[in-house]
Amino acid sequence: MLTPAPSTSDRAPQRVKHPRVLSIAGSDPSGGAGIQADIKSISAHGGYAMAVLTALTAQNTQGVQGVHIPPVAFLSSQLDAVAADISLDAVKIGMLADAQVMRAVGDWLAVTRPAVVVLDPVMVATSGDLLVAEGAHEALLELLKFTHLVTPNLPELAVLLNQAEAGSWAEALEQGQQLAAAHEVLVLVKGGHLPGEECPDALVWPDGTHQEFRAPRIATKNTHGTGCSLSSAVATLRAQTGDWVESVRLAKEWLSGALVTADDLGVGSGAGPINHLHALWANAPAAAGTFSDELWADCAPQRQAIFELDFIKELAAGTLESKHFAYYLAQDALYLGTYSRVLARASSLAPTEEEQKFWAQGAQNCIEVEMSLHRDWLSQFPLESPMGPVTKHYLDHLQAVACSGSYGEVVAAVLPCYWLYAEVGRVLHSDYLSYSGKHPYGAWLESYADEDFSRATERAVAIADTAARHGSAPERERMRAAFAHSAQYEVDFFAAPHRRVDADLGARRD
Ligand SMILES: Nc1ncnc2c1ncn2[C@@H]1O[C@H](COP(=O)(O)OP(=O)(O)O)[C@@H](O)[C@H]1O
Ligand SMILES: Cc1ncc(COP(=O)(O)OP(=O)(O)O)c(N)n1
Repeated sequence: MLTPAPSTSDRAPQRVKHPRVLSIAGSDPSGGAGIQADIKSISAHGGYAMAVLTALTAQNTQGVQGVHIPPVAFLSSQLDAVAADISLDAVKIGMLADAQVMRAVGDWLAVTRPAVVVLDPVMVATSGDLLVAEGAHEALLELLKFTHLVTPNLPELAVLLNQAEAGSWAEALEQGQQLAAAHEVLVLVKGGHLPGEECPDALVWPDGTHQEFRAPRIATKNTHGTGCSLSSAVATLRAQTGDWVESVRLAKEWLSGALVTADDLGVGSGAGPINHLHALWANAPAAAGTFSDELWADCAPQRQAIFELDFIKELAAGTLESKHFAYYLAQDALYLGTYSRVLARASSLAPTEEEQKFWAQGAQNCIEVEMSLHRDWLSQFPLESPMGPVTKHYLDHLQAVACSGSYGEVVAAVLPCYWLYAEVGRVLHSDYLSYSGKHPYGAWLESYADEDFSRATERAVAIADTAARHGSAPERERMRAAFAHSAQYEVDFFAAPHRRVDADLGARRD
């Protein structure tokens, strides 16, 4: 016996830090969609993930080769076992392969009545393979009685309404309104299947009102499992925030990050998975054995040498003479003008639109920093300083790689400027925070804690790893050499103010 429909208005928000989220879905052994994607997505959002399997697929990034549906009685046993022991903060429902499975899940929902139920009415995989028995959508519609949010893509929305697929965003919204009104359910209309530079989504309420969420379309073929991952993320976030709008906003933002970094994974030759754990990995030390790990280990002597330089020690202590600081600033401004052009070269060689944009943005930032160096800093420390030998050698090296090197080599050559500068910034900024009194270079040291720059550095490191993975062994060796030269020039660059200024004053030899 089915109980009455849940209200689609938000219940009293239940905020749970680590919600216990159950996914009822099919298995994708390649890990990109289904239960596997749900577990990653729930975990990425801080939820405790549980999984009841409705079906096993034989599937990879190229398509679905087979579907096996275990006995439905055993599905009910799995559901009962979980519910008998564990309080469920949210349930996400994915692939339900046929009407019998749908009815078993409906019977369980009728008794269990979880506080949050998100139904992704999975019907077809990205590859075009059918994941549900023909005609079973009537039974799927029955489940809307127990659903708080349903998240169809455009083909699924059309099937649920028995209409032709929407060809525009306006038609999609109109269909979302019909479904929401007919079943008194909140609908997330997803625009991923429409053409265009944007991927809009919208929450549509049964009264016809809606809230849109806009995001740029990310140029990647690796979109396998976006629907599964988004619905699990929303279920988890709803249990945490108590608010559907905020949950979709956060989930979509997270999904964009997972799509932007999807190409880094290099999984399969078809439509690969998104990068569910991108935020976690960005903050974790690079996984053992990556190319960037090796680069970082290789430049340990340079990192040590930088922190032993008078320039760095005096800058940290606030005792650096202004003539040395002025020389450094002047050389930095000269350096950035050309470094920006080398980043533009990386942009022109980039294999994906996202990387192309990343380097182009880096090139633009350099010009802006160069201008602000002149405007805000060099005006306070006037010094006539032509390009010094270290600056020239460093730039000659970068330009040579930019002229004749591969994309991977250019990325490796520009990387130390990001990475070592970010490391110096991290250490100097944390020293500065424990400095008592007024630091003469306080404003400069404060600028070191720029989160955008540290995010850009993480991205540059990840791009270098991807380029290394795709490159041949000889190319990786050339990348290593380009990186090593630049790392040494970074040391020389910080050493140059004392060597050059004092040499010019006759106090030391260069
Ligand atoms: N290339 C893309 N760039 C950005 N967002 C995307 C992209 N492709 C899909 N999305 C988003 O992924 C989610 C799932 O979308 P959609 O492809 O419509 O559904 P499904 O994965 O169920 O087929 C939506 O939030 C959609 O906007
Ligand atoms: C086992 C399994 N479940 C669901 C899907 C479809 O995944 P979804 O995220 O809806 O779709 P795409 O983003 O891959 O279109 C699947 N393939 N396997």
